[in-house]
Amino acid sequence: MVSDVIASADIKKVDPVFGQLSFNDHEQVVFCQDKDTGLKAIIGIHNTVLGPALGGTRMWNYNSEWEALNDVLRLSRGMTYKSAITGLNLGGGKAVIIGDARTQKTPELMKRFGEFVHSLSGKYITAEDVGMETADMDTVREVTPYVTGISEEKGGAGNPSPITAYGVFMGMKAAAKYQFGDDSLEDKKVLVQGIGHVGETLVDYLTNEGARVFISDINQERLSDLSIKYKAGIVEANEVYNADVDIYAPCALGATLNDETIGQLRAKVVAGAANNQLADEFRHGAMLKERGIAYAPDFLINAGGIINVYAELEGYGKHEIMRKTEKIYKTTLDIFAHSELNGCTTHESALSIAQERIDKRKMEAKK
Ligand SMILES: NC(=O)c1ccc[n+]([C@@H]2O[C@H](COP(=O)([O-])OP(=O)(O)OC[C@H]3O[C@@H](n4cnc5c(N)ncnc54)[C@H](O)[C@@H]3O)[C@@H](O)[C@H]2O)c1
Repeated sequence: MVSDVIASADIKKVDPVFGQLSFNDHEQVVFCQDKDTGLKAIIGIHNTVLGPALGGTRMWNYNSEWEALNDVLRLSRGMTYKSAITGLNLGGGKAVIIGDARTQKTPELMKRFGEFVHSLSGKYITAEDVGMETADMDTVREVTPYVTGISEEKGGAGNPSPITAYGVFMGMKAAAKYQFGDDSLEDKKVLVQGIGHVGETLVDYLTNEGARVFISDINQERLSDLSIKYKAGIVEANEVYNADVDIYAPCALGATLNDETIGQLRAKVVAGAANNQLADEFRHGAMLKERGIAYAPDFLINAGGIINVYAELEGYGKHEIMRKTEKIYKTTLDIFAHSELNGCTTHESALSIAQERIDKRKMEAKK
């Protein structure tokens, strides 16, 4: 769960306030506490050059405050690049609430959190992440307008996962086009690791396309149900990385591409929804490139969810959401071309194009 912009062991070596802010150029970090509700939250605002910092709130039982801080810094930075590469006028932010979402989350706590969000006057806009439901965002909406991911009944865009899956499907097709010369996934062997909200819809797209789908999950009941529903093969957890497949789609946890796994991979394409798939974004990106594996950057192809919530701010509908998400196909192809031209990894290409967009906007603002 927690890694990698600063390894958690190293984060303590950096000074606690401005050291943390400057490590990855964060603009602001807000610590929020309310004794009555038990709220302990950190809001990380990484960059607001392109627009307000939008990113979800994660509630997690962190082992330590350092771990929570590391997570919020890493995630908020990721949001800056995700929105920038997707062409959205949004900055990057994220929030974490320290605690167990199953036992410690109450409407009072969520409202108090919403009040802290409100105090930032729109500089940070929240949404759902791990440990949060649409209903929690509806509760936050009672005290602040600076929230997205609210229910359709309350005027929101609803569940983002199917849109995220569509974007991943588009990114995967583009990666297949680059690697195999054809974007059809018919008869391609695709392994989806994690068949949750995003993973299942992805399996559905793949099945309709005629791919040979394999699935893996720690939830055995779901695994067996979906295997029957989609006629998908099951791959045991310890066989995921050396499975004989063409495409590996990580849709569960981060950091599955690491020193141990990359050498085992037989897949020639990696394209999935999970955030922060590369345990070390530079070293492991390079390892994939050296092995000739086409990697579709996670923060680019899983942007469907943010496109969906952005619709709530901009007031556009489903048709435009799908159109914007479909563009992930072309952007992914552009990233492969850029990476080849510049001799860098696809992850570095996506980062540098996102950074260029931010720098350009900053220059324009100064004129
Ligand atoms: N939901 C979105 O719109 C969205 C947007 C962007 C990124 N993501 C990322 O995509 C991933 C999936 O999101 P989701 O909403 O489908 O989550 P989810 O919780 O609905 O599904 C995750 C699935 O992974 C399984 N899983 C957990 N640990 C596993 C392991 N070690 N091996 C195999 N399977 C395991 C779980 O049992 C579950 O079925 C997450 O990393 C999330 O951060 C999601």
